[in-house]
Amino acid sequence: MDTSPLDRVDALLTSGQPDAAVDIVRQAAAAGDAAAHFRLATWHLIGDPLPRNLQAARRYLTSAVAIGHVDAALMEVALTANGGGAPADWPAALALLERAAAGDPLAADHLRLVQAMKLDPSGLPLASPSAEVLYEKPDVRRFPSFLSAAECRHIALAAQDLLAPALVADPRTGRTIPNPIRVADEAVIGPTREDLVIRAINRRIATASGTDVAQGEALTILRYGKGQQFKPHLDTLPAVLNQRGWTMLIYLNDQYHGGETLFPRLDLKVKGRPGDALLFRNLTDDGSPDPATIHAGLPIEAGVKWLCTRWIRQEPFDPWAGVPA
Ligand SMILES: O=C(O)CCC(=O)C(=O)O
Ligand SMILES: [Fe+2]
Repeated sequence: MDTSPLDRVDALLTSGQPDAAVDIVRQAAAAGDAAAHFRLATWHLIGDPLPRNLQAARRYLTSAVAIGHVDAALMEVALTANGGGAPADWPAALALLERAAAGDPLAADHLRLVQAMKLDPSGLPLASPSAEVLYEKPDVRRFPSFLSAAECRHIALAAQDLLAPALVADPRTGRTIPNPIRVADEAVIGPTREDLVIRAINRRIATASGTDVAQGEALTILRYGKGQQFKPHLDTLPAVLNQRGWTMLIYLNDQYHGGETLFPRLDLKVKGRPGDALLFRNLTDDGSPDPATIHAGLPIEAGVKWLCTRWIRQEPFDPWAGVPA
């Protein structure tokens, strides 16, 4: 059987021999193996078994792309747009996507979706999305048709291979257990997967909420099956310096019964149409968590509900340094 030297790498890593694994991949990279260049890039992004080094990761992505690695091309586009390892550069990212689209149908799909958006040359929306006020204080606004049907589909597809049951650390044992409040599958679109479509949508969310895109946590997709729900909660976090000031929810489909977003203290129940977004302020004027914003995603009675959430902090933060405490 034809085996590549890279096949041994995972075995070496799991058996605690990272140096040997790195040697093999470095040799393969020197011999011009695109997958080896991509592997070195991802190791420098993850910070294991090589140190976190975004600049080095970018160099390996560029060389992997030059020798024809398709996934490296999309990751290079993402980091070029969101500023991983170099200042964010939308025009450069778009040019890279155009080049990738010539040989990769997935990149061509991304390009078509971005071209259908009304953006200025720096990738910002030309117009601020329009909203209707659902509640004055706390501020709750609905943005009808915030996303197109194709954009909703794109987000669901981007989440597909990442969806897994929402988990939480058990405060008593420290062990990971199913999240007792958020009973759903979830997927987090981190900076390496923030393709240009999702980047542009994250910037649209920033424009709509009057925030900087760097204040937003990674876009999180939630998929609720029958009986699943997000029990009543506040989106603020206990004892953090950089609090979640705003939440943007975007409804991605309507193939379900039940599942409305309920704000019991406001007597407000929202059943979003696909593409509608809901923005609400989590803090009172003095900056403390607003108990009136307690809300729930009600249990699904039939079908499957898809939604995405962006929790927006008060201040920008570095996504590579982890979610701020
Ligand atoms: O599913 C919903 O309607 C609510 C989601 C939610 O509360 C959240 O993502 O923070
Ligand atoms: Fe919430």
